[in-house]
Amino acid sequence: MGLLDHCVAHYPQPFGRLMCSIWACPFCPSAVVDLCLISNGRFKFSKSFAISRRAASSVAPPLKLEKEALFVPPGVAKEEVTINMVLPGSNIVVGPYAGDAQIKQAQFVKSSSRAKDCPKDDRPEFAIIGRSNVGKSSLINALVRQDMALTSKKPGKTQLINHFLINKSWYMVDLPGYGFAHASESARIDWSSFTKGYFLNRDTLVAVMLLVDASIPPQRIDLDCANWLGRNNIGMTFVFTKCDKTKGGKGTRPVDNIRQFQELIGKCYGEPPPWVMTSSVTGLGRDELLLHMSQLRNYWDNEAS
Ligand SMILES: Nc1nc2c(ncn2[C@@H]2O[C@H](COP(=O)(O)OP(=O)(O)OP(=O)(O)O)[C@@H](O)[C@H]2O)c(=O)[nH]1
Ligand SMILES: [Mg+2]
Repeated sequence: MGLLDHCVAHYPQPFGRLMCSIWACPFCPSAVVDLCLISNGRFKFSKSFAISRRAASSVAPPLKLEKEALFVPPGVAKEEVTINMVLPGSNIVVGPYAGDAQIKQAQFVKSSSRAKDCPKDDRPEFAIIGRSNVGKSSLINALVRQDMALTSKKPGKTQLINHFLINKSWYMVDLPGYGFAHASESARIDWSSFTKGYFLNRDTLVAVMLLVDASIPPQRIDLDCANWLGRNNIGMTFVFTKCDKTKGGKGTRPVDNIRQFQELIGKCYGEPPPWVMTSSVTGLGRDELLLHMSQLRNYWDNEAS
């Protein structure tokens, strides 16, 4: 099965968010339309029906996503995965650990300049990282639905490790961006020493959300960062940002950039890492990412207890 990207459409309704994705198999004459309703971060219902592949292709070109490319979470056997279990606009399968993903409360806790100054409680946390200006702070604001993290058009806005407490039970962590071309040599070295120290010593880190700008072709520095995290056994999810930016010349459409990035990264992993398409402007991928984070968090909680 392959997912025809951009067929993932979002229709906000008073009772939740209706999403439509279109799937097509290269060898089948028909494609499957999958409608699903997400309310308060939970699946309410999902309905599938078939249309002709021609009709589906007229909507969008195929993004090759084989079943082998899916991220299958703990508690799910690959053989039992069905289309309805895959979050739209992602390769993420929803498993039994997915729970209440709604954010009811969010507050800034503290900024730290060193890993050892970070909060010392046992709450699980997710680190949001990526190149300067990729949209880390904007994504956090979109997820919590308030302007909590400072954003800027100028790269290099976030300079410290910022902890945000969510529902009084877990943290989202906004980190300085890497690869800021105009940063001084010493600032760049500082980034690697203090954020690398954070990743290697943070026992409560559930996973890293590695943000990748989908509006530009793959960048070496993102691949290097992913490889470094992989080598250090730090679980990561690729969060493609700015998927609303569809303008641009050949090779700069988000779908092309995402496909190229996956081809480059795919060779490095035995099991495919999870990825999801997002936009902080349209809210694309918001509920999906929160649901995915809930299943990672609940599994982590389960393992830790
Ligand atoms: N079109 C579009 N623009 C975005 C999106 N996310 C962020 N931006 C814009 O990108 C710029 C940078 O966003 P930030 O959230 O400050 O980026 P950051 O990664 O936190 O940057 P640093 O803190 O400097 O590392 C801002 O002008 C945002 O408005 C998105 O999904 N779509
Ligand atoms: Mg920032």
